[in-house]
Amino acid sequence: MTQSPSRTVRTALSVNVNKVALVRNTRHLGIPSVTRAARLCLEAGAQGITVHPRPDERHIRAQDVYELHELMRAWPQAEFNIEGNPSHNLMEFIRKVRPHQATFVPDSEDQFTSDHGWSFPQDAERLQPLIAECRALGVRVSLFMDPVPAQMAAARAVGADRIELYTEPYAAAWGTDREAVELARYRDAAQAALDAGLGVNAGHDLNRDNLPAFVRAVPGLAEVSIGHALIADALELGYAATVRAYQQCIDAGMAGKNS
Ligand SMILES: CC(=O)[C@@H](O)[C@H](O)COP(=O)(O)O
Ligand SMILES: NCC(=O)COP(=O)(O)O
Repeated sequence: MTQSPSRTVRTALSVNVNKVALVRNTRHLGIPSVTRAARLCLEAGAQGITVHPRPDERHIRAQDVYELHELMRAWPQAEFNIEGNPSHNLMEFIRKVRPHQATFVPDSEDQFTSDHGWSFPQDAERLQPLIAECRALGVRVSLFMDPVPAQMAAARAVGADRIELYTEPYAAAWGTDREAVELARYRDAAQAALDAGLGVNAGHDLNRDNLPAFVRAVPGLAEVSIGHALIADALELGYAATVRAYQQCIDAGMAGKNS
C-alpha cells in the first residue's frame, strides 16, 4: 500500500513495544505482557504499534509478532510496523504477517541498538528485490535513513514508499546550541524526501521534551515511532496517560506549524 506523500499530514504515533518485551524476558512469568501493553496504547489513541524482532530475540520474540498481529485485527484503523534487516530475519515475518509497513534497518545481528541508516548507491542492488517483494505483498516499505538530502532520490529509486529519519543526532543536540542546526538538517532531509515522492517517518530517542520542536520543524511528518522513552514514561504514568501525553506533544508541534 503506498500513500501519496503530503506536506501537511497529521503525524501518527506508533508505539514501539520492544522494551516491554525486554523486561518480560527477565523472568519466565509472561509479565509485563507485550500484547496488553499494545492494547492499552491503542485504546488510548496510538495510531500504530512497532516492533523490532532482532535475530537474538533480546526483546521481541517471533511469538510476540504473531500475537500482536492477531491483536491488531481488532484495530483495523491502526497500523502494524515491523522493523529489521531484510538480509536477516525480517522477510520471514513480512511474508507470514504482511504488516502495513516494513521498516528496513541496516543493523548487524549483535548491534547494541540502531545507529545508522542505509547508504546509496552501495545498498541499492541488494535492497531493490526485497523492496519489490514487500510491495508485491501489499506492504509499504520505509527505509531507515540518516538525514542526508542527497540520499533521498536514491531511496525512492530503489522503490521505497517512505524513509524513516534516524533521529538520535537531533535528540542528542536538543537543548544545546546545536539544536537549531540539527533541526534545519532534518527539515532539509524531509523536504528532499517529499520532493522525491517519499513519505516521511522518524524515530529513535524521541521523547516528550524533544518531540514538539521536531514535529513543528519537519514538513510532511507522517509517523513517529517511539519506544524507549515512551515505555520509560509509562513506568511512571501508565500506558494510557503516557500515550495521551505524547499525542499532546504531537498536537503542540502541529499547532506550531500553522503559527
Ligand atoms: C530502528 C530504531 O531506531 C528503533 O526502532 C529500534 O527498534 C531500536 O532497537 P532497540 O529497542 O533494540 O534499541
Ligand atoms: N524506529 C524507532 C522506534 O521504533 C523506536 O525507537 P526508540 O524510541 O526506542 O529509540
